[in-house]
Amino acid sequence: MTDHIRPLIAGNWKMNGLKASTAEFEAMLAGAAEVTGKADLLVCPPATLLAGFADKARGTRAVAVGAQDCHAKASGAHTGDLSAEMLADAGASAIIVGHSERRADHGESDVVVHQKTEAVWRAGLVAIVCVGETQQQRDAGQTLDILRGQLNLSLPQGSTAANLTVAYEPVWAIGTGLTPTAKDVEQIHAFIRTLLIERFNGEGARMRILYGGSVKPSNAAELMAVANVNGALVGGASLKAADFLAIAKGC
Ligand SMILES: O=C(CO)COP(=O)(O)O
Repeated sequence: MTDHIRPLIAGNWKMNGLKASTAEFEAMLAGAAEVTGKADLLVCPPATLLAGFADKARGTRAVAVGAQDCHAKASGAHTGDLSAEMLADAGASAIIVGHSERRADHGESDVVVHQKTEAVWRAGLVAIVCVGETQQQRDAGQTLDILRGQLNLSLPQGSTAANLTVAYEPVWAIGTGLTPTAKDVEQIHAFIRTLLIERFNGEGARMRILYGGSVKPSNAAELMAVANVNGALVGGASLKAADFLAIAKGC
């Protein structure tokens, strides 16, 4: 048996949100008290909004603020990039790394994800490392092999329940309205848990494994009830406070 793991509902706003969206974040802060008995909340807005959101959240402890990516280096001649240290300075407590959109749009390999995870730790933050198979890989029956490879290469030695969260996000379920069945999610999360325990022992038993991909208020309770699902990484439905909070209520 693994210990009870407190769920995390994390919102990934991706490339969405202007200053006007601060009102939505404020609504999340206002409604968070109703759900903090059930889950921790984290919102990862675009970097342009991060410091502003962190200022609003400061002192409330209701919703943590995170980032969606970072550079592996702490500083230097990397035009347009942001380091984990800068994101920490802006108020982030966690950084998503290895999202499939970054892997696809920016050619991020597992080796790069590994380096970025260590960068997140160097800045004292929690890394949320994303893994997941494409439709093509799924159809070819390669899902577990792909996940094993991604996890082996992306997760550094020294991963602990405190510094690392895994997010299983099947690429074909992202933004499509499609989700795996609860049975599939159970099987895959159990597989991930076994790998984490093999490699990180007790820490692996306590690490959060989030599910991501078309999580909505209507399917959250069923998905969150699955064994070894310790929360969600939510895209589209995290942009609206009402939906985001409703998902957390489903924990
Ligand atoms: O990619 C995701 C979160 O990181 C999931 O996105 P959707 O919830 O919009 O499918």
